[in-house]
Amino acid sequence: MTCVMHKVDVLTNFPKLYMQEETGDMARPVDPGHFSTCEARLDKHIAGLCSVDFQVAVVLPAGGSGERTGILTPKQLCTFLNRLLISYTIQTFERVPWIQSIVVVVAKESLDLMMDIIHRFHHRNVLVVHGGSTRHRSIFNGVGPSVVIIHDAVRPFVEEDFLLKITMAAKEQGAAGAIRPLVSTVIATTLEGYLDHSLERTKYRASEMTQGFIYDVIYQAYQRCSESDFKFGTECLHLALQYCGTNAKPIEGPPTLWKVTYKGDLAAAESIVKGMYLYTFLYTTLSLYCFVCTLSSLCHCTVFKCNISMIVVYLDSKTTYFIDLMYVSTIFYTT
Ligand SMILES: Nc1ccn([C@@H]2O[C@H](COP(=O)(O)OP(=O)(O)OP(=O)(O)O)[C@@H](O)[C@H]2O)c(=O)n1
Ligand SMILES: O=C(CO)[C@H](O)[C@H](O)COP(=O)(O)O
Repeated sequence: MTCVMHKVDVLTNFPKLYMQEETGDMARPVDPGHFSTCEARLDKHIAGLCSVDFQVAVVLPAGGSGERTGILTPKQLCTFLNRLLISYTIQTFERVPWIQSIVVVVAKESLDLMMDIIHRFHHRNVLVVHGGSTRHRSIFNGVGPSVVIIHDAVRPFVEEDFLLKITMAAKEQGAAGAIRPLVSTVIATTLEGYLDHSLERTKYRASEMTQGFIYDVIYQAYQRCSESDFKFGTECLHLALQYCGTNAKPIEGPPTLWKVTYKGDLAAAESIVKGMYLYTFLYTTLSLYCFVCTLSSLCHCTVFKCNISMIVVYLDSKTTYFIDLMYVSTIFYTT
């Protein structure tokens, strides 16, 4: 059974609510795969499973309205290749075997849609919680007792080895977060709107997501912080420092951590998804082509034709096989 719950449930009943209906192996819609190779993923899975011997939950704040995109649909609910952005992000975390649960925080009006997405894309171990008026309030609604990973729902391309680094550092240090070099210099202006001063760029870093926390740290930080923090704050690591004295460990992350913020980012995310799909499609086509070649040389009677979407195999004058490559590569992705 999929659970929809409210904040009080999260904080009191969190562990026992981690149950969800096991879904069958029905064909999923197109899934573009992921960045890492299969071999690399196996190693990472094993490394992760060996080192993470504690409960880990990820909170995906997805309760925003995406004003900066200038479009009506919240960005996390935009669709690429028949799948919503939030579903790509959930899928990324679903594939990490040492993460026990995924808490998706959504606006009240999107609760039904989110439940529908979970059923439609057969997501597992997902809890849906309603969000708050600000990002901090949404995150607070989602945290529960375990090591808590926080990751914006609109950053779909994070990799497992990086999540592992953040998780281990959070467990050891109390808090950890992704950083990236600044791409532009940060300046401050005077009240009149003129340059006041600029920061020395090499001394500063952009704080990104993923971030990780020991539950007590993030929970206490939110318990103690002010209304103003909830309303205007943008940095969880800052709350951990100010209210719990926890010095977070910053960890440099890859550029793929970037956040979908503006309309152009939606187009960029879409082209990355399509690129990954194309890569797997070509890989599948080539593998099948080699397979059919080998088969045809072994069984002398087989003749075949091949184009970009289909391989045609004539076994004899009466029997013809058509292999739809699009369909086969979709199956490859989803298993
Ligand atoms: N009340 C809110 C506001 C934001 N978020 C989530 O926090 C993440 C990062 O925030 P941001 O990029 O600022 O998203 P929006 O608030 O939706 O965008 P905008 O600021 O342009 O309105 C997003 O996944 C967003 O859905 C949330 O869960 N609850
Ligand atoms: O990278 C982050 C640092 O915690 C957050 O994702 C970022 O602050 C989100 O903020 P905003 O809602 O202003 O885009």
